[in-house]
Amino acid sequence: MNSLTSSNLGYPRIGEKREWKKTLEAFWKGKITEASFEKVMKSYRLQYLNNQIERNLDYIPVGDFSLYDHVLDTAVMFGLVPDRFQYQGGKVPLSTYFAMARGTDNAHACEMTKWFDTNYHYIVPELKGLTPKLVENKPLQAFLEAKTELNVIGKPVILGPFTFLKLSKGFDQSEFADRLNQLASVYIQLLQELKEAGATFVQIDEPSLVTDISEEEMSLFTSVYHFITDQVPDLDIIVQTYFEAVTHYDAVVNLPVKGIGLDFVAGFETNFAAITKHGFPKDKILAAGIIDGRNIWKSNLEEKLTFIKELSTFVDVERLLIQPSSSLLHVPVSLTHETTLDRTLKNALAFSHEKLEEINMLKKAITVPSAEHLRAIQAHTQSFTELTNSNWRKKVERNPLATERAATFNERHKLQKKKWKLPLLPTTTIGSFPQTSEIRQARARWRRNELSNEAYDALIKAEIKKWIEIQEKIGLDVFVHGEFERNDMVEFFGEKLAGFAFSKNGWVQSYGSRCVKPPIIFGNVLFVEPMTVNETLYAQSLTEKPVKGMLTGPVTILNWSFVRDDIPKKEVAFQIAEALLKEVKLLESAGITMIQVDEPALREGLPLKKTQHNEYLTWAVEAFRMSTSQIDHSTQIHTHMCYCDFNDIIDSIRALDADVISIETSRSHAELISAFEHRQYDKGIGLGVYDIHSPRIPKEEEMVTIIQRALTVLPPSLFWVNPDCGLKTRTEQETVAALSNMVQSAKKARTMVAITNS
Ligand SMILES: Nc1nc2c(c(=O)[nH]1)N[C@@H](CNc1ccc(C(=O)N[C@@H](CCC(=O)N[C@@H](CCC(=O)N[C@@H](CCC(=O)O)C(=O)O)C(=O)O)C(=O)O)cc1)CN2
Ligand code: MET
Ligand SMILES: [Zn+2]
Repeated sequence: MNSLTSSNLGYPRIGEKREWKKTLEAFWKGKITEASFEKVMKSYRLQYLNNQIERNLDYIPVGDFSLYDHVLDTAVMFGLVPDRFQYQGGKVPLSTYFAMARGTDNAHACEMTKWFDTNYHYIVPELKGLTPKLVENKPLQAFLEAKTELNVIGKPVILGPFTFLKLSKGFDQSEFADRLNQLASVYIQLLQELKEAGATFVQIDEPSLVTDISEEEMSLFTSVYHFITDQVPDLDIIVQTYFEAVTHYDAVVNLPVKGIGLDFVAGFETNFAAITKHGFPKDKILAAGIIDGRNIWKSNLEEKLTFIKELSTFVDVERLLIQPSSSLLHVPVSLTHETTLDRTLKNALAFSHEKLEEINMLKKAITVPSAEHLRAIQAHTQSFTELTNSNWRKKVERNPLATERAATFNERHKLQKKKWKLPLLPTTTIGSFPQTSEIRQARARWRRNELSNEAYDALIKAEIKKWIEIQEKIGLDVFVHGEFERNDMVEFFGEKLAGFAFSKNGWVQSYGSRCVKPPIIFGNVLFVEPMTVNETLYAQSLTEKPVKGMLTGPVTILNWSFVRDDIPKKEVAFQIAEALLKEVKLLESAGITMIQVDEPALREGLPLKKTQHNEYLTWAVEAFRMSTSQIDHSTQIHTHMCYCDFNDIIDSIRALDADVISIETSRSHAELISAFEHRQYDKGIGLGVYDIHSPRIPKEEEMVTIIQRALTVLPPSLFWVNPDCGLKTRTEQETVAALSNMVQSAKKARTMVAITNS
């Protein structure tokens, strides 16, 4: 066999040491000028290309780099800027670009939501009243830059028109076809310009093809691609899918384009069954995603080699591209800086660079099947199986746990009402208060043993005390301790539990400049020691107001970790749930009887295909209930979710049987209200009344309006007033100002409710 081609779909933006993040934040703070910002960002872009060139890839993506988010990039290059940003036409200024992402005093930010089933968030394009026009050809600029500076013919990566429109809002579904055609014309211009500049091969991402799209939508898709390719012949387009198997295999592989990209990791079974059954068109390229772009385990390259050989019975190797299953945006950059991981574990890991090296190894083993290359493949596989065979993964027995509370919600509600005597529309926050750079730096010093346990604890306590006082002053009804001791709501719990490991530098972009370092679940999860009791009790000792205990739920810990893949996810979730129940009981017996168990990632883990929803939701709800059922009737369980598309999972939210749920709504308020219009929610509920992702201070009247609108569909007796999410990313000044306004708005709303009720 010969001439197998290797490719990549997208490279992480944040940089090996999060330099991209740091540069962005420095620019926002006004510490560097726009010119030097652009210059530094360009140097990163080129460095990232070089990192891929070094790893011998045949097709290197260009245009995947972004200054914030690639969906926002797409909207902006088409001039799709909502009116409130007062865009004047032409190339969208950088200030407007960031205003859309982050909001300004005068204009609220665009909505942000989850990118498919990942923890990456994109900016939702708002198309109301707007027509697309190519105001800046970003992929072309990226292509020319790579060509001029590095002499590389890159593979431009473009978010496709269908997926772009699917992810957008601000239009009626009846306009979908017309809007798609409008967009197609702009894509044609974009592609033509690329072709004229010498691009030969273009990747158009259409991940929406793996969601449950109808036959009708699929034929619309096909006709749009006919339209585009008729206008831009001689340009080799790959329609790229990822995150699952395509829904209409036959139609997809017969699209009038040069190649089709399929995910043979997440969508392995279905995609492979389809290719086996229907074959693959003889004249097309198959871009096969065979290295997992979503998890951090090494690949079993012996199996991958066998798989490539199997694929080659359907597609000539000359027309086969091997690549990661998705963009590498979702995994950390490189293992180079991991100097403290256990050797067996480290040997079982592959981050982006190592994944690209795996692709290179496979390519060599296929094109030059020498003994040396095959030995390398064998050694690679062996170092991986050392972990899978290790004692860490011995089976443990779980205890059977109750999944039902002994009293109904109504019974509990009465008891809890009596216990706390909260005012109508009680005010609270979601858990975290500002994580200042001072705290983060102290934590970093403490970790390097430059700061003693005592000094670090004292600092955390001082911060808790300060914020208890602030909460008193603002007049909130239910307090939190502020989560200052936590680096991240998932990593923190991982560090306290058994079965987790931590990279030093395994960062992944979550939104904008914000990154997470997902812990690695390599073995069985077990409770080791109390995790939150000390800080919570300390906070409670300082106030008469109730302090909510604050835990991260089992499904969220699972979904925001890199999870072991030798047992079903459900088993891991149940192990975490059992450990969390121990913590819940410890808090309860210590007298903390309002306990929030956050599940912001419950919705994110929802499978992309409806047929798999039920199975997931059943075990996800069960895991949450395992950790929150074996408790007293009067213990009040809160939960919290953000960026929720609630319509499709509202029954499961109800089934969690939490006494109070707080959810994000402020960037998508109207949609959420309408969700509740049709489906009564009959447990405690707090709808976020302001957007915490934006530095903008919400006005009292705005929040009063939001509360009033919410009260048209939800009963005042069950309604809570809170921000959208935790406040760790905000400054003290922003937080105090916003919460003060929020408390005032709740007071005003209370009097209005009293008037209407009298
Ligand atoms: N896992 C997870 N996913 C989530 C969320 C979340 O909270 N966690 N929230 C939603 C939104 N996503 C978010 C993701 C990240 C952050 C966030 O604040 N990230 C921080 C990093 C948090 C962290 O782990 N910090 C560590 C390490 C911080 C660090 O870099 N320390 C420096 C010094 C820091 C400084 O000078 O400021 C050092 O070690 O040198 C710590 O506090 O210990 C950031 O990017 O800035 C917020 C929201 C959805 N998904
Ligand atoms: C992403 S949900 C965050 C919940 C957490 N309790 C916090 O306030 O930060
Ligand atoms: Zn949240």
